[in-house]
Order: sequence, then structure tokens, then C-alpha cells
Amino acid sequence: MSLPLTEEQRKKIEENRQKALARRAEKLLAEQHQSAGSGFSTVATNSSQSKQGPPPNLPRDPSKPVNHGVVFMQQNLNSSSSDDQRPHSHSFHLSTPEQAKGIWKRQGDVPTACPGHSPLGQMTLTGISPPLAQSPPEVPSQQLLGGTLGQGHPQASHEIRSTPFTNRTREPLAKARSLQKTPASFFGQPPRDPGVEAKAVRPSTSGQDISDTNCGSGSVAPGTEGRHPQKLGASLHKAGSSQKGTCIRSGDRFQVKIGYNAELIAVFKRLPSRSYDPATKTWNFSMTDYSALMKAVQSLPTVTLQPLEGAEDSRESPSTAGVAQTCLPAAPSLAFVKGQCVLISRVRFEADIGYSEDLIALFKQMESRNYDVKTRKWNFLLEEHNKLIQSVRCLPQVQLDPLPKTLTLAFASQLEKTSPCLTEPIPEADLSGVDPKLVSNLLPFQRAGVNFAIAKRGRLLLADDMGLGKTIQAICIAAFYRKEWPLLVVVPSSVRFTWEQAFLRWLPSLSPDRINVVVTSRDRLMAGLVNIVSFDLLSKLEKQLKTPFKVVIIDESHFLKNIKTARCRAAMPLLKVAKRVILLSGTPAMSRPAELYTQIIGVRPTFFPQFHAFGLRYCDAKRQPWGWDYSGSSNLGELKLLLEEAVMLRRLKCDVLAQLPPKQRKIVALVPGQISTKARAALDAAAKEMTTMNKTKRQQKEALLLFFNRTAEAKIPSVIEYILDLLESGREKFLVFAHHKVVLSAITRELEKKHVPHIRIDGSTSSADREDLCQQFHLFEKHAVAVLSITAANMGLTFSSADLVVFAELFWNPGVLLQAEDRVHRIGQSSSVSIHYLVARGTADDYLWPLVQEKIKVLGEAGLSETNFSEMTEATNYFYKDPKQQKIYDLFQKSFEEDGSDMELLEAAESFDPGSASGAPGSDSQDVEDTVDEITLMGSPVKKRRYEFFDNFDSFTSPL
Ligand SMILES: Nc1ncnc2c1ncn2[C@@H]1O[C@H](COP(=O)(O)OP(=O)(O)OP(=O)(O)O)[C@@H](O)[C@H]1O
Repeated sequence: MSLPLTEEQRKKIEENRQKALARRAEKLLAEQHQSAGSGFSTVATNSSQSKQGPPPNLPRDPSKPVNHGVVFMQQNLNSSSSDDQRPHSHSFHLSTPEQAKGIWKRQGDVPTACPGHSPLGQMTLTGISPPLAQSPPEVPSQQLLGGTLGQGHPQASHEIRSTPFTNRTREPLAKARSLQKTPASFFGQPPRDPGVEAKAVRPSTSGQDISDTNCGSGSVAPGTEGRHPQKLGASLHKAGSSQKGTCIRSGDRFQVKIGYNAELIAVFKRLPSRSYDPATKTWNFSMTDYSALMKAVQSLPTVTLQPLEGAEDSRESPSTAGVAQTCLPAAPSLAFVKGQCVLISRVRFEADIGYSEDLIALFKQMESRNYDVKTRKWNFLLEEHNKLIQSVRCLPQVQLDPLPKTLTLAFASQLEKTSPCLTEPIPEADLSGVDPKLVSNLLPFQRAGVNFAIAKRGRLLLADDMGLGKTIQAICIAAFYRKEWPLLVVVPSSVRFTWEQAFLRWLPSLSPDRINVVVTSRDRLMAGLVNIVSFDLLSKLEKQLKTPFKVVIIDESHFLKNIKTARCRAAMPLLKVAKRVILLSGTPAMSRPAELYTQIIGVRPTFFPQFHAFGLRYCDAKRQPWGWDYSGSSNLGELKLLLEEAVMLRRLKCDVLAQLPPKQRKIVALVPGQISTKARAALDAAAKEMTTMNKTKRQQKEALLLFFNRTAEAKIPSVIEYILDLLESGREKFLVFAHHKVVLSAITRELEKKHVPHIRIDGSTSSADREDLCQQFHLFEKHAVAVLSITAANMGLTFSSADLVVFAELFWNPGVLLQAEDRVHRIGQSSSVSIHYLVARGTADDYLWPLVQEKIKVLGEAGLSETNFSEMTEATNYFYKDPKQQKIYDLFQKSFEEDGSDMELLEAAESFDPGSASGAPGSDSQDVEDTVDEITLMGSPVKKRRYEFFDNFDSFTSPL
């Protein structure tokens, strides 16, 4: 076993070795000069050219021999720091700026023509990239980095792969790599002493060598010349055989992690700030010695040191700034990092970017800096955003994208502020010009909503949860701008008349004849002061518009989510020119942020003028073989902040529950236009029958029953349309009560067709099944509909997982209706319950509804009901006052109140067959089929089945 060498012995050996190397290098230099003089380039030069060919556009003076400035001088460590004494050889110069420019342009095409421009993930002698600061403007940095595939910062390399230059750079790179593996074969010579090879091609660091000229950097700024690339040949040899180590920053010093290497240790020992840590067995140095070390390492053929990440650092070592500039190969491409600023609160943004030492040094100069240990990201006050971005632009190896312009505009006040203020109070709007009835009825959160809208100058997306009273708020906001009317209200067709009722209810000052409900495409869109139109009719009528509406309300604005639809194409131009835009939706986006885009630009047309920019930031846009995929989501926190700041107001039911009544009832006035001609004729005939004189009591009741039954069949299409609108609006779970089997069947058939999960409970459902179905409904995850018979499912069942009940039909006994409502409004229900009564004008509903209201009132007076329907609904003026109508109403009232004859009526209803002219059992059902087929909502024929209304009869007839 031999004893380890002493330090002195090692030193001696090393010195001898260095001398030998220097002698061999000198010898080689002489040989090279000889061959240059005879018109041949160095071996390396020849090889390089022969493999890659001369650059196609490279201006070249054929009279000048190509010499790659090969340097053979042994580097003197003692003088390395500032005084580079290596000889230079410049036998090829670009003499004109055009030549230089041409070369830069060529970089992407022939990257290895300038081998030193192959940037590195780790610094070896393979060549050092020129700093990006030196890059001519027309050459993207990625292009310059083209040779770093897979070696640089992951993001940077990703960028490179996605550029068109990638393919062009791959081939030469592959060549270069293969050269690295087999340098000898590349040079067409047997392997040589790597040390000699390395030195043989060492470029000058103080002057311009051949690689400078090839890269067109003929006029190099003095301070940056040290960054010039090394010769390919030298690096190839070194990369193939060197021992690899890393420099690691530790406070204001750095340590070198590497295995034992005698040459290196000799270098270490010459550095004044050296210190050896026996615990970690590593050497460490002051930053002032960094550049000297790196330069010295360049001359060691057996060592490759990965530099400090992001090291450039003339700042770090002012005393050796000159050294760093001349000797230290800067590492812009090595640590190239790319990222973006992202908003994280109303007043702060974070830098979402990879690690860069320079960048962190810069972050630390920001007064408002804050490091989030959880996200491991730095964040700052918005007011420092512009300053930070400007400073980062000085770091060539960093690309930090600023916040998008839309955000800087939306948060302009925060960007300019000197002291942050989290919430600025929204001023109380002066509503003295609005009908007092409306203003006094606003709940506190609704009033706040109106204030918000007016603070936003009447342009907003009011996205309150369903049932929170968006209608009353929208009417109030629009009324605030009444001087700018006529007003346009665009709504789903099933609620056109509900809106009319709401205007009548809340704005008594508005004469009913000033309201224009557009029903057909022949109607005029601007006939009223308030014009209510469906989405679909709008797209047919918008051409009528000569002057734009200044105030526009869009109900269920998520109907505009698809920019390609006719409804969206019709509405968007109107919103762009309108002064006030009030969008209403309880579910502005049901599945992805892309759905919000049209609504955002509806409110703020200048935000994200290109959808693609929006898609990239918030929809995680990805390029696919077929185009861009915008179905994802990204930066949602920022999107929410942007919406809340400038576009949207959203309150959830749970936020304002204390202000809400336990039940909110709403009358939905169904569109008469949707009752087919046949159904209308049948209804008219039934109504006429009722008013015919000289009828026996029995005949009167039969006529009434027929009218009731005809009403059911006439309402089917509108009912189904309303249910589908609810589903489209994102209503998740709700109950639909109906009385006639034909209605229940039409609904379930449609739900089946649309694959909507649902259950059905009617008189034919056994007791055991009822419970199971109830459970099934609870377990449905997303949307689901329970289709229930008013009389068979109004008791004993709990559906508290829903908070909406829809009555597709009215029933003359309000007790039954209240019981049905309470399937949802019961223990276990934590929300305010919404109840929608679908009422069709010109049908039996005209009489049933006032009857129900009247009865409830009586019950209330008797202390038997807490509910007063008329206070909570719009349709208080529903009742027709003409004598004929009055007669029918009286008939209804009498028939349903006299001698507890519900049983008799129900029996008659049970035997109703919608297809029969008389309503008598046994007739075919062609009539109702035709009715429904006309609007293609029903598929199969309605088959008559026995109704079993009476399994709950006790509860039905018993008082509340
Ligand atoms: N301040 C109020 N005073 C009296 N009734 C109100 C008030 N606010 C809302 N309502 C009633 O509550 C019911 C629900 O209101 P509205 O239809 O406007 O809710 P919404 O938010 O539009 O719900 P959706 O999204 O389901 O359409 C209506 O019958 C409405 O008249």
C-alpha cells in the first residue's frame, strides 16, 4: 500500500506536468502557424467547415484565409485575473455591419457555424453563449439559445422546442453532439492528448477570435468580450473526459463540490480567499475569486465546473468587476428563466417564475416584497409592479411578463397608489328618482347591489344566486337611468310575461301600455318605453334597430356563452354600443371560464379584445392537432379578482340568508303564444260551455272540469320549455308538481329524451317505492328532477336536498299546494326555498290563481296559514274584471267551495281523456298529441291510464 502524496510532492508533480503541457502546446502552435501560412485552416476549422459547410449567406472574402484564432498559450494562473496575455489570431473579420447582420440572421439556420453559440445547461469549455444583451434585436433569444435543447432551464428548453427554429437547429446540434463523442474521428485523426487539444483551440478572451467573427460580433463592447465562445474542438475534448463539479452559493461565498483533482486543488491554493471546510470536505471562496477560478478552470482539461446559477456578478465583486467582465463567461442562457406576474389579491401580485439569483437580488430591492413559504413565490404590492417589470428588463437572462393590460387598467388605482386600501366603500346611490314602492322593498343586500351597479356606471354582471331577486335589482338599476330609456330587456321566452308583471308590480309610475312584450317576429322591437323580447326573437328583429338602446338588461346572460350562436351574435353589438348593460345570471359559467368571455366583454368591451389572450391566461389554452383547446382553466384566482373588481357582483344565498324569507314565491306567466291553435280552440270551447246558461249544477261542474283539463294539455309545451330553461340555467335539483297524468308523462318523457336524471311519484307508485325513489333523488349528484303528482306526493316525503319547487299546474285547494311546497321547506332545509307557479293566461289558471290567493287570505285571517301569496308574488293583478270572466270565477269558487265536493271533481278529472271532445273516458288522444307535436316537444302518443288520485285522499281533503 503506497502512502498518499504530500502536498509538496503533488505541487511539484503538477508544476512539471504544466511545463510539459506548455512545451507541447508551443510545439503544436508552431505546426499550426505553418499550416495557416500554407493556406489551410487548423484541423478544427477545416473539420468544422467540412461537416457543416460554409454558411450559405456568409459573406466571405476568398482571398482571406480562414483561421479560427487558435491559441496555444498556457494560461498563467497568476496573471489570469485581469491580464490576459494570450495571443490572438484574427484571420477572418467581418468588415461591414451588413456582414455582421447577415451572420446574426443566419444564427437560427446554422447555429453550429458559430459553435460557441451553443449555449449550455452547464458551463464547460464547449463554448459560452454570447450574452443576450448582445443579441441583435431581430434575433429572438430562444433562437440564440437554439443549441441548448434539453440542457437549459426547463421552461427555456420548452420554448425552444416549440419554435420553428428547433428543427433547423437539431441536425447540426446532433452533429456537434456526435463530435463530442468521437472527436478523433471528427478530426480524422487519432485521439490526442486532451490537454493539448484543449489548449490548442483556446480562444482569446480579450480580443476577437474567429468565433467572434463568425458570429458577427465584430464590434464587441469591451465589457462583454470575455463572454465570447470557446472553440468547439477544445470543448469537445474536455466534455468527453473531464471531471465534473459544481459551484454552489453559500452566503457571500461559494463552495466547489467536486471529487479529488490535483490540478484543481493547485488552482484552489492560489486563490487568496480560499478556505477548506474539513466537515464537508469542500473548498470555499469569496465571490471576488469566482471569475479567477472559472478562468483558471478553463485551462484545466480534466475539470469542468458548473458555474453558480445565474452568475454574472460584476455587482457581487466590485473589486474584480473588470475581471468578471473580461474573464467570466456570463451565463445568460444558462439560467434563462421565464415567468409571469399573477394577481393574488386586490393589492398584491406574485412573480410566478423559476429560480434566478439575479432576479431574487432584484426582488429583494422591492420595498413591498414578501416571500410566501407555502407557494415559494415572491409577491409585491401592485404599486411596485411597473418598477419591478422595468428593473427585470435589465436582466437579460430573465423574462418576467407583466400583468395583462386589462388587469393593469382594472386595478389602475392600486397600481398608482402609495398606500394600499383594501376596500373602498361603495357610495350610496341617490334613488330619489325611482318609484318609492320599489326602493322601499329592496332588501339591504339588494340595495347594496344597486349601489354597486351605479358605482360601475350601470355596466355589470349581477350574478347573485338564484332566487335572490335579481329582477327587482335590475329594474331598480334600469329605473335609475330612466332618462336614457327606451329600455331593452332580453329574456328567455318562457319568462317574457313574468318580466312584464315585475315591471308593473315594481314601477307603478310606468303605464302598462308603455310596456311592449315582443311576441312574434312581426312585432316592433322599439314600440314601447320598456321592450321585452326573447333571445331568439332578438336575433330576428335586431335589423329593425335604427338607433341603439342605451339601456339593456339581459336576463340569464349565460345564454350568450357561445359566441357562435345567433342569439349571441345579435346581442353583442347591442351591448357594445349601449351605455348601461345589466347582465343577470345565477350561473354565469356552468363548466369552464371560457363561458364567461362573452359576458365579460359584454360588460367591458375593451377587456381582452382577443379571445385567444383570455384563453391563454384563464382557459389553460393548449394547441391541439385540430386547433386550440380552450376548455381548461388557469389563473382562476386572478380571474375572480378581475371579475369582482370590474365586472361582476355575486352573492350566495348563504351570504344573505338572514335577509331572506324562508319561502320565496314567484309567478311565472307562461307565454300564451305557445298554446297551439287547436288547444286554444278547445279551451275557448270549454270556457264557452261554462258560461252557457241553463245548465244543471252537474253540467256546470263538468264544463268546469273540461276547462281545467284543457288547460293542462294547453300548458304542456310551455311547462316543458320552462323546465328545460331551468336546466340550462344550471338549476341542479328541483321538484315539479303537476296534477294531470298527461302533464306528468309529457315531462318525464322529455327528461328521458334529454337524459336528465329524474324520478316520478304519482298515484300508481307503491308506498315502498316512494321511499326508495326519494332516496334515489337525494343521491343524484348533480342535476335531477323529481316529477310529482300534486295529490299523490304532497305528503310524507322529504326532498330537502332541493330548494326549488315548480308547480306546472295550479290546484284549487291551497292547502294541497302548501303541503306540496313543504316537501322541500322542512327540517333539514338550510336554504331559502324558491317556489315557482307556472300560470298561463287565458286558461283556467286565470280563475284558479285568484281563487287560491283568496283562500289563502281567508286561512291567514283565521290564523291557519302564515303565508300570504299576494305579498310575495308579482301576479296580484292577474284577475280579469270583465263580467264574463267574473262569472267563470264565481263558478270556480262556488264549485270548489260548496259542500266539500272536491271528491266529485277529482273523480271527474280522473276520467278525463285529453283526446276526447267531451273529455269523456275512452276517446283517443289524438288531440293532445297534435298539440304537442306541433312544437315537437312530445314524442309518443299519450295513452290513457287510470288515474289514482285517491291514495292520499284523506290528506288531500283534510284542512291544513
Ligand atoms: N325585495 C323583495 N320584495 C318582495 N319580493 C321579492 C323581493 N326580492 C325578490 N322577491 C321575490 O322573490 C322571487 C325571486 O326573485 P327573482 O325571480 O328576481 O330571483 P332571481 O334572482 O332572478 O332568481 P332566478 O335566478 O331563479 O331567476 C320573486 O317572486 C320576487 O318577486
